[in-house]
Amino acid sequence: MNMISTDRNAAPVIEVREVSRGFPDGDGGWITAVDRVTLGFQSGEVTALLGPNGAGKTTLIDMLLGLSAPESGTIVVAGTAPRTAVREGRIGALLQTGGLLPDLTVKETVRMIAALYRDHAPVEEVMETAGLTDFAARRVGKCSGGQQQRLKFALALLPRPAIIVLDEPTTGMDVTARHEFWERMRAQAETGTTVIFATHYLEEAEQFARRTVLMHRGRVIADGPTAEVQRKAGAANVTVTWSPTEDDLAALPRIASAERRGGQITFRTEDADALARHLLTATTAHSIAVRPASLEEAFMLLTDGVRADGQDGADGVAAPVAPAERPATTEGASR
Ligand SMILES: Nc1ncnc2c1ncn2[C@@H]1O[C@H](COP(=O)(O)OP(=O)(O)OP(=O)(O)O)[C@@H](O)[C@H]1O
Repeated sequence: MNMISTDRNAAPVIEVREVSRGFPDGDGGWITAVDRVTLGFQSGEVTALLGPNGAGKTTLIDMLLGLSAPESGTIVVAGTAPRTAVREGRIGALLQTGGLLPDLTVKETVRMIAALYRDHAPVEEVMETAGLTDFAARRVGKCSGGQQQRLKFALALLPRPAIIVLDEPTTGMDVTARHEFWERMRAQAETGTTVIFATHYLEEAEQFARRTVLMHRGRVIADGPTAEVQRKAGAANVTVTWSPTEDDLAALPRIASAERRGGQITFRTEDADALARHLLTATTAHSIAVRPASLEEAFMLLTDGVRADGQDGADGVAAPVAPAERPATTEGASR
């Protein structure tokens, strides 16, 4: 993937410092939706905000856009308050909710919103970039969910924002539309636009974002290069052709689980190198294949590392859980 490189030493284009925000739970209690989150986003960086339902992604995004204010902590966007940055067109958004007028055509909608900006990108250009040209004359109410998302994307591009924030942008799109959407977004990122997107789709983070911020119960539990978030979960799958005895298995280093299928056996391990070395030098195992854990597997391991009280005890970065502590199943990792 050919992404713009970012300078980690430059001042972040968005700075989130110790931000918290809660809501009444309707039962006399209080839900802390975002809990002391500190994050910086560099110019030109593409970041996935990944987390299950209720993790706090939308609440955080709403605050980045000045739609709601932190209860405590500060947010600076492009050197100014979020609301000012939005007003000045420095940050554009594609939100989960937000009304489009069903009786206007696609092109009328883009023209109407363009008229609200003193300076905006040419209407034809954003329609082309967002892929609206084929259905420009269609009424918004007759557009599919994916087409409406593309329209919202076009509207977000109008002020030529340096930062684009997308809250689950591919909801309602089929696989083809999703793929096409990300191709367009990737092209946009390659022009140097900072992109922050919330997603439940682990493969979207894996394929598109160089950086992944993993949220769970309002907190950031992992943050780093997407590949590193996977590595933090410390898991890889090692498959070999082998018929081990019980003694062979007992001698293996650092195995989390083993699954036999035909003449092959697949191990889940936190140290693929050590296991591979042992298998190839000290056993008769052969035809080895090592596959890193998918982000989904990493996600499950990392979110399981947070205790029920939300504390992970490691400065916001959950340590991988020891194999014996891992529950057999998890929920809420994906839809
Ligand atoms: N306006 C609100 N009033 C009351 N509770 C709210 C409100 N907005 C969010 N919450 C609660 O805050 C928590 C975080 O919600 P949020 O929508 O930010 O999570 P999310 O990660 O975006 O989830 P999803 O992926 O389902 O959109 C949830 O428990 C949610 O019920």
